[in-house]
Amino acid sequence: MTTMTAETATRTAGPGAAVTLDAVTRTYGEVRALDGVSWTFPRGTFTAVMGPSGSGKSTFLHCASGLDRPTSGTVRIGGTDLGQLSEAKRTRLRRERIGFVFQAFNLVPSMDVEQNITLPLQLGGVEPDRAWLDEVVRRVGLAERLRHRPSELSGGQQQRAALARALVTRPEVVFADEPTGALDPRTARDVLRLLREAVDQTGQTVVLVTHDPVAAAWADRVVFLSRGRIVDELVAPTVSTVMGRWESL
Ligand SMILES: Nc1ncnc2c1ncn2[C@@H]1O[C@H](COP(=O)(O)OP(=O)(O)OP(=O)(O)O)[C@@H](O)[C@H]1O
Repeated sequence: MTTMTAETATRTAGPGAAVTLDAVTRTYGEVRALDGVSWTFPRGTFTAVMGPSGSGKSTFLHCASGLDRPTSGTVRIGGTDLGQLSEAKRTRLRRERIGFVFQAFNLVPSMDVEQNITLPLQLGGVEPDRAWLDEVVRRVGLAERLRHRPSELSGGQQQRAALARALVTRPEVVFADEPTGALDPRTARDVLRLLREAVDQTGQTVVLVTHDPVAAAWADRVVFLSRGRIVDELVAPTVSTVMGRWESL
């Protein structure tokens, strides 16, 4: 029998905050890439982050996910203040509690699909839960491809493998930075559907950075960044409402 620690109890609690930013600023020299951003991503929600080029989207995602440290302000994953963690503990938290999907799939060329998908578990010294691995592989439609190398897959298949790798640890939060940017519309839709399922079927939290109103319309809400600040929010977006808001930015 496993004992539920206070931390796992918090992590599996129903409503609440998955990610909280409080007055987060990130400067690069004179440039304020993020300028005092406060935002809460509730658990089990899908949020798209949009904004013009240079508005701070990637900086936002990197600070919110612990890949980068803000110049000032606080970021919490669940109840954990990332600023209080050593580099090693932050790395471990990212590995265990966060999934990442990027436009460049970042698969390891010398490993086959299964090895790539289970890499975060290997790095953490955790045995794969075979039933969950099978479920993730089934969802992304790669059951027939587990022994293939990334170079033997199409772009869409590679992105689905990257998504499976992001989901295999059952992360609380999946951060995705333009994951469909290099995909054709149909394959992009498959990837977005999988992200949507991670929210609807598994209660995970998804934060998606995108330029694409079609991708944003899969989210529960869209937040708009401009010059490092959140300037607008759209709940229950559709392609046309996203485009309308985008044009008025
Ligand atoms: N490592 C860095 N060094 C210096 N300036 C940076 C760095 N990273 C980002 N910036 C600056 O911070 C601002 C926000 O950049 P960021 O990449 O977050 O924007 P973005 O909205 O993701 O842009 P894009 O849509 O073009 O990818 C920009 O002015 C950028 O030049």
